[in-house]
Amino acid sequence: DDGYGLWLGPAADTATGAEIEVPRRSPTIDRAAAELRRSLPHLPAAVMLATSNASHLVMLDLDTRALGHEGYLIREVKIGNRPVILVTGNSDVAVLYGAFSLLRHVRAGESTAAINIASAPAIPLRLLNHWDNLDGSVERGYAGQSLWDWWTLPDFKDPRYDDYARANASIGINGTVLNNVNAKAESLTAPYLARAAALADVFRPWGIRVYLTARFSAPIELGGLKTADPRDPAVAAWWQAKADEIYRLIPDFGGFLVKANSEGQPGPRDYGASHADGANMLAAALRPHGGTVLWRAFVYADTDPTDRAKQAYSEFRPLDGKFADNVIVQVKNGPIDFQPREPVHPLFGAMPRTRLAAEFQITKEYLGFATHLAYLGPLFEEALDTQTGQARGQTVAATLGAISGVANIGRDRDWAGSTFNQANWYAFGRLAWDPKLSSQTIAREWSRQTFGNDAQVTDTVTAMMLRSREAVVDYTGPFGLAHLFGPDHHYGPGPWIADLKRPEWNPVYYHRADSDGIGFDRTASGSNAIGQYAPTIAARLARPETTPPQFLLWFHHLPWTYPMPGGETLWSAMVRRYDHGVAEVEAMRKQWATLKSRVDAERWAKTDAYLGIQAREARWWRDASLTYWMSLNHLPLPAGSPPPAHDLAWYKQQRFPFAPGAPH
Ligand SMILES: CO[C@H]1[C@H](O)[C@@H](O)[C@H](O)O[C@@H]1C(=O)O
Repeated sequence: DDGYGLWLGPAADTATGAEIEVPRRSPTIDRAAAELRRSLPHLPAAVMLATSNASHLVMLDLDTRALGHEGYLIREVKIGNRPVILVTGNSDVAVLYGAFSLLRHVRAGESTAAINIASAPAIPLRLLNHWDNLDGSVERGYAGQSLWDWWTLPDFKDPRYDDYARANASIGINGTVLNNVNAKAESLTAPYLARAAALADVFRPWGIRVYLTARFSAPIELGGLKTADPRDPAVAAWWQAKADEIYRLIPDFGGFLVKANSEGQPGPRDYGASHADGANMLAAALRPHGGTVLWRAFVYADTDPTDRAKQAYSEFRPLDGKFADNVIVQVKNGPIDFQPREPVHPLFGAMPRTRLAAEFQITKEYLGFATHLAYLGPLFEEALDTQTGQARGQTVAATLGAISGVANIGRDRDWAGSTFNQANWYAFGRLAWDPKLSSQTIAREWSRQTFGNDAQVTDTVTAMMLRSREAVVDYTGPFGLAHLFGPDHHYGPGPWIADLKRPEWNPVYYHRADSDGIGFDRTASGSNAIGQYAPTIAARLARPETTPPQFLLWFHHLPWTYPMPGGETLWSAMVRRYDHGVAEVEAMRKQWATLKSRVDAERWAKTDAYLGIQAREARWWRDASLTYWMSLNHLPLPAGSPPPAHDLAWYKQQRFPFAPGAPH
């Protein structure tokens, strides 16, 4: 095999300017070359893009085994007498990833002299999950309508699909689930499969595979069967035929993502079968074609009425070892639901005989939608770096066979609802490729590529980004408080809400505050959720003094007067954090103001306006929360803390700004 390759000459050097082709080309290598030509019109030197088996490379005697299928190598070599920047890897998509890496390197102003970069992804499947509905709406999406125009597909392939794939390939995303986990069976009918196939054709040269969600009851809804029981041979046969049909249209189809027996979705438990029975039946249908089932562990059923945080573990941990090897159990990063901060899910590291995926939200359902600036790099990094305690030195990242990010992408001109939200898409991809990267490095890298290399801009933008997520934690719920959001919208505060049907829909379920104290006792004297963590971790969480302060009230119910390290009471420390959250947003506004002449007017103005909204709403969060806590504890605000602008009754009347009749 001669491999694939292409030689690009530096534009400045006419003698070498011509492109020399190695014997075979591929659509992927052509795209890699086009990216370099487009973004680096003045190539720093001659560049050769070639797979490692190209005959031109044989004499270089490179050892590329450690690169695997997708890893790349960028190195200055001599070919003949000529210095060449070689971008290579063991597949054409690896070369594409290498080309994007070279681009990042050059665009950041780094030298290519003696360049030598080797990199391979740590996690094999790096996926976006779109919660896009077939009617064009996006569940928890804040960037406009779905990017997929089901109306004009498959005839019209909007150029944005190609740009979407370019953006994803540039950060190493290699799969995308097109539709919502709250699935409609219709997405598996022939007209939708043809549309999915059209998207797959666009994405394929970029190394991106298409996945679909599968509604578990589809054999009934589409196939006219009486049951969807996974143990029924007719059901299995229906899925096998469906899989065969899909693979005829999409030969590299990635597989199914399934939300089963969760929030009203059908599943195997409807028939007394287990999650493993359901997942394995689908896996058998995909196996002959090489597909994968991603089976979500986001369940909060009746398995453990004492604590929602325990339910997924209670249900899935006993199934370890029972899943087929082409099943991946997809676990949200924390045990509840994408809060601004959660401890990691206890399933990580606890299912050693099962392949696991971590699911993060890139869209900011609980962090201010598109408006609030919250850079999620630190949130992703914190979870990925957490020690599971299950094996020596094992981090969450080390347990993963896949990683999924719930996309924040829509048809808005800026793709993600704001410029800074793009950084979350970017950071997700970069960390999925290399979980050891720091969120700070990624923030700087993103800033330089987004706003250019002006050092003042880079420093200021990075500083803003790095304080932003913690600010949201502080004004929505410090010290491990969680889920205090108005339950219908998840945008503004509603910690007082107590009248919804299911207990765990009510914010009061999560904070458990009364006149004496606040927090959820998850120790042995309470729900004992800490018992789901490895013994060394559980031992630390058993006592408030050894619990990391950011998780204090997640695991403990404490008196308002509980003495915090440093001597102040819990109450006064809480108020200080709320005030700090508000102050941090004001600080971001001031920082952004200094960049007015250094950032283009359009992006500057939108960000400035959004920071203004965020500042107002951070105060709303703080004041609404504090008036409510004070209605329970009857404590005064510590000296120096500004009094809330309104009384509790006023905050209770506020509606989400866009709700009908909202007094905004
Ligand atoms: C897709 O449904 C979502 C739901 O909108 C969301 O509020 C909750 O966070 O999680 C669900 C899930 O992850 O399945």
